[in-house]
Amino acid sequence: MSAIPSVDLKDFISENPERKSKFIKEIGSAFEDIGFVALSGHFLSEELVAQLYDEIKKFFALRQETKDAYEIEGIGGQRGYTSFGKEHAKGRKEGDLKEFWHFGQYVEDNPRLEAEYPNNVMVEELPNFNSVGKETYQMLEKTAKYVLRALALHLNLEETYFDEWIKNGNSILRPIHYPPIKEEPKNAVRAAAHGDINLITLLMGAHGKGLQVKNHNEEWVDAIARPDQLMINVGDMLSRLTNNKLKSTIHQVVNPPKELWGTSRYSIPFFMHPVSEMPLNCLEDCVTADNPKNFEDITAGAYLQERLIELGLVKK
Ligand SMILES: O=C(O)CCC(=O)C(=O)O
Ligand SMILES: [Fe+2]
Repeated sequence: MSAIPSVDLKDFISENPERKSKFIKEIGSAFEDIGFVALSGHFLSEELVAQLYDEIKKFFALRQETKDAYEIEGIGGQRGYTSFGKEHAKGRKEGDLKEFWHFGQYVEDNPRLEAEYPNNVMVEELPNFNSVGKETYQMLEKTAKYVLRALALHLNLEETYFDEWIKNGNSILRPIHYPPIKEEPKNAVRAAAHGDINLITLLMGAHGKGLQVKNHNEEWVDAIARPDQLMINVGDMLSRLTNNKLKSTIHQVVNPPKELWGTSRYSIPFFMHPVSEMPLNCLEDCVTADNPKNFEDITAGAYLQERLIELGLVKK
């Protein structure tokens, strides 16, 4: 049996109260325990996933000079291309063995947020790259909205508690390429152990093994989803908001065995962020005598800024 529980979003979306509460219970206990679930019944089609993988493989195969032209100074890698080795996990010197792309929010009806967020970067060499990225972004955002509704109910909040904070939120879709490994990496890994910054992360099936999750016994367990499932995990923002009731679990991407060094790995996480004004102050219900308040009050925007500095993406 897999260490990661499976849930079906169709249960939640069904108008059947038993199925709905079954889903809430299953995802709630998974997030209080291992912090990860494999989710089927979401809004992302296998065709769209295949198209996006196709586009990003073509993008990362472009000449380095071409890709470098899409690395924009001064925006902390929040849109467009980030080159190999630039990001490192919190507390590490060695850069991760990866390059990646960021698609950001497509703001609607909100000039203030349009001005706050950097523009998406258009790849000119690949005519379908941007539209496929946008569609995937929006399908994952829709999926995440329902997952957060279930979590709101699990936390005894209004079902739509998160809706106002995630509308036009600062989410990021991040296609990642882990290139073939050419020489013995000195201490560096594809993605060093870390917790995600955001509310929840939705990860579509990777092309290549390697993702591992740390369980309660400090053992690394493989996290592999079926092709029709998204792996979903709690990020640090949600764990802060819930005073650690929901667990942001440490995970990593290990280097492959030597016989597979010649192969690339690709993965595409979607990091669901709220708007920067959302307070991440611990919810009252989550602060108890047994679990006193663990975190200072902070907004999502201020917290994100702190974390981007720790990752080496933003200079102090
Ligand atoms: O590549 C993966 O499978 C996961 C990457 C990841 O954990 C991250 O980018 O935060
Ligand atoms: Fe992660």
